Amino acid sequence: MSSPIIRLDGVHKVFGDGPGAVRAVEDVTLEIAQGEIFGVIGYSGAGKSTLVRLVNGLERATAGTVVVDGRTVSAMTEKQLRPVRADIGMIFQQFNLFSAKSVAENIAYPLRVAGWDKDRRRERVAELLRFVGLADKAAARPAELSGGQKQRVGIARALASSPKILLADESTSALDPETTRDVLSLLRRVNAELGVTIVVITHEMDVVKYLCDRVAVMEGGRVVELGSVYDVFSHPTQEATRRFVGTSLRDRPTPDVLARLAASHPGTLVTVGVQEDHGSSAQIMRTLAANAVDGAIVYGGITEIGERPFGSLTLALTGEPAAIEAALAELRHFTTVQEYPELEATR
Ligand SMILES: Nc1ncnc2c1ncn2[C@@H]1O[C@H](COP(=O)(O)OP(=O)(O)OP(=O)(O)O)[C@@H](O)[C@H]1O
Repeated sequence: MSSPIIRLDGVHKVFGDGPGAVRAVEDVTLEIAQGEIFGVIGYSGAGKSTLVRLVNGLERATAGTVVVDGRTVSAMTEKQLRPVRADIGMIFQQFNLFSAKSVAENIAYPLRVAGWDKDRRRERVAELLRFVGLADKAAARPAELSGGQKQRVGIARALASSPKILLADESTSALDPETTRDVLSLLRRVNAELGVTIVVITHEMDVVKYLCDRVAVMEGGRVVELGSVYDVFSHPTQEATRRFVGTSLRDRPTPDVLARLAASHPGTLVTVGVQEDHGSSAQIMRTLAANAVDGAIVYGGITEIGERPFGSLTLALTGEPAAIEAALAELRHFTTVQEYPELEATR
């Protein structure tokens, strides 16, 4: 990993005190590399927003240190924080645009505050409008724009003073799936073409899957899982992570679907993991054939995470019981196998 641009060390944030105190962030230690797209995922109240607000100094850590680009923000005064904040752009779920100002004026606003003269502002705004694909909307008011266009304006405004870091707090949660894709691909360009480090807060695993290099899963203020997106998808160690992964992949049958499959297919139902290095679908099928077991694919899905295949296949296995046992034992050597004894009991 290249040198970290954000480093949190033993960070706690407690709101209030006494019995009513809320431990919003508890003992978080993590590093985010320069140029990385880092996801923070968790359910509502997990502490994601607070964690990110600690990075730009909008919240002060109760304990621990927060270092951004070599500067210890957790120990800074408001005045000292100002230049640090200029290096950090932020976008929001509700866009937070000025409704009475034009698109161009919205984007120019931070530059005006920073004291840029009119000509430089105009030039920079034109450049940003081109970058986000809204060159023809400079004079429009936010109310005349779609949700996706509003978020593009939000991104242009956040990038106005060329920050090194962009914090995106549920930036696509108010958008439909197609518009979400557009905004996420714009964020990818912001990262790839401008080299901006991006921290994405979300409750949607699809956003993490599409956009992020690494992800932290938060629960009850703690980071309960941290790793590359592929590793977290393929080997979730926490129940919360498994639920997030399940909502994104939708490759595993629900109990209802399983019951229907069991009623309409002969054989033993199993769900077998498909991954790049172990458990390719070809390897799974070869193993079944070598044991004289027939495997009909009855459910499943394989997707790409970071350009690597991942998912599962649910198979209805038919053959001699001993042969099925042997095939499953062999499959277990290289991939995950989920059996459904509860279904067998009802047959
Ligand atoms: N200013 C505050 N004062 C008191 N409690 C707060 C404050 N800000 C956040 N909290 C509490 O801290 C906890 C974490 O909140 P936070 O907003 O960081 O979670 P989140 O994961 O971002 O959730 P959401 O997705 O709903 O925004 C919650 O219990 C919340 O009520």
